[in-house]
Amino acid sequence: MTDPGYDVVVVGAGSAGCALAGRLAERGDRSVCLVEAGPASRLPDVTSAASLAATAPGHPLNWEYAARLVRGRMVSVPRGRVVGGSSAINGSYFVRAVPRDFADWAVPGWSYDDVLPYYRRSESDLDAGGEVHGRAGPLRVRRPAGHLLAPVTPVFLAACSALGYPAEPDKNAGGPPGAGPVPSNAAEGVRISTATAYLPPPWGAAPEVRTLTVRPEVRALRVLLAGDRAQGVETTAGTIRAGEVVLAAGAVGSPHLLLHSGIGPAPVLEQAGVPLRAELPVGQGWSDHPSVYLPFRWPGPPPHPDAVAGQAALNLDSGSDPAGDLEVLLFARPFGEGGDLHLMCALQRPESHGDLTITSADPLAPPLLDYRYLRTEADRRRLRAAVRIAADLLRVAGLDRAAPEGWVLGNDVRLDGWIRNVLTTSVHLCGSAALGRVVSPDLRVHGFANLRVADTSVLPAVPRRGPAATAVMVGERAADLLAGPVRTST
Ligand SMILES: Cc1cc2nc3c(=O)[nH]c(=O)nc-3n(C[C@H](O)[C@H](O)[C@H](O)COP(=O)(O)OP(=O)(O)OC[C@H]3O[C@@H](n4cnc5c(N)ncnc54)[C@H](O)[C@@H]3O)c2cc1C
Repeated sequence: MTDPGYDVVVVGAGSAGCALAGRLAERGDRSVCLVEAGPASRLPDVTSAASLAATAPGHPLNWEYAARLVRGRMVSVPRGRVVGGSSAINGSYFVRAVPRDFADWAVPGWSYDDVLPYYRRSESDLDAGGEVHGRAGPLRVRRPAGHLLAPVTPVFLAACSALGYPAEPDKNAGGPPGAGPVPSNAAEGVRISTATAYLPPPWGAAPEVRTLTVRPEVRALRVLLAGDRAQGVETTAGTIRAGEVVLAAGAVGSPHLLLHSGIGPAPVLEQAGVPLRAELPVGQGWSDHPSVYLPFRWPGPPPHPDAVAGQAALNLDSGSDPAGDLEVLLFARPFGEGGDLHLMCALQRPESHGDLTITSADPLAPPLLDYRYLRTEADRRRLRAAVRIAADLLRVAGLDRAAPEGWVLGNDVRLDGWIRNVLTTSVHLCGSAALGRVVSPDLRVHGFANLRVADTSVLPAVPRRGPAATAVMVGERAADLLAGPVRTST
């Protein structure tokens, strides 16, 4: 295919990339090419809000990265590899970062008040109104109710209340943490990915636009650079030239592309054999939520087949973070037929940081992810606290915990050992090409006039809540940063 050249090429049709490309293209004044390594898919694994099938290792719609969580514990980490990205395969938990996250990051132009209009612009909240919610955005947001409320959910929320945790009926209101239903980007059992919400047919359900070209199954290999300017991207389907390049390949894909373009730490690039273009801490110092699943038996009826799994959450302060540094998330559906239900216990504001590196100059070789989880006693202490609180909730609810046994739960050393053996990640990696460290507040990579990153890589740290809603906000905000603000009617 001859490359016609575009005003903007966006790499990665994920949570942020679809929002950015869709919003830019709807203005009609510039040509936009959206490049995605994965295919378009309407499999039930993608469209059914209840399905987490595409998160399984080996599923063709996810990238499977080998990752080390702690010394001796390797896991496979999924990420969406499909038009819609991780928003097309994830748990549909759609909760905003809290005001304190933005205050901690202290990036000019990225305060909670600055970004609130973009959260609002992204959504149509079908339950909640008022100043903080959007009513006319492309992503429909709902909380479990009626037949989509799993029978176990009120039991969980009653246990939270019995233990004295405050209710948090609207987790997107920016208030203090507590127990409440989880807003999700799912309506009547259908997962609303960002492809569905922001892209026109045949990719999604947004209005037709002429200025957008979507190229699925085209993988970017590196950014084409000349001095301090990006000229386009090299891909598996040839060179795509553009006046502006935006990487929205996610918090693994974008730093991977930057490293293969020669932008990163000098020792990493030298060791991989990639010529250095600019020394920046790409892939360094990111964070993610370490988590473990506490299994329990549910003797009651199963949820409706359309109900989302992640129905309700308790967000709470471990003792040093009033904005809530722990989360206990109810999974109201077993991972396999007839299996246990789970409480996911997660540390939402970890001190430990990870590294993403490359060891070869081959851009098709996967990066290495070293999470370095639970390096500090404060992190270990808080994750133990989350597990014990979850166990208490089960006790109060009269539900049988399947693991760990009491003699493990009651002893710090044994509980640390149990946690280490079952440790997993929430797959919320953020901060691998962070605002301040790698990109400026307008998302430009330091030293490059027309190369930007717009996805969860840029968040300075993983927010205290899951990042899916924040990824979409970044895409919305990036569109205004590239093209200037538009008047909205949310
Ligand atoms: C299994 C799973 C479950 C999750 N559940 C939740 C949840 O319920 N709630 C929540 O808040 N968060 C959840 N998350 C995290 C959240 O979904 C992600 O953090 C967020 O969607 C990331 O958005 P993004 O735009 O940064 O990247 P993505 O949405 O991952 O998009 C990146 C896109 O770039 C493409 N890409 C990558 N490299 C290239 C390349 N070289 N060339 C072309 N295309 C490329 C990818 O295929 C992908 O489509 C989950 C994540 C996963 C993987």
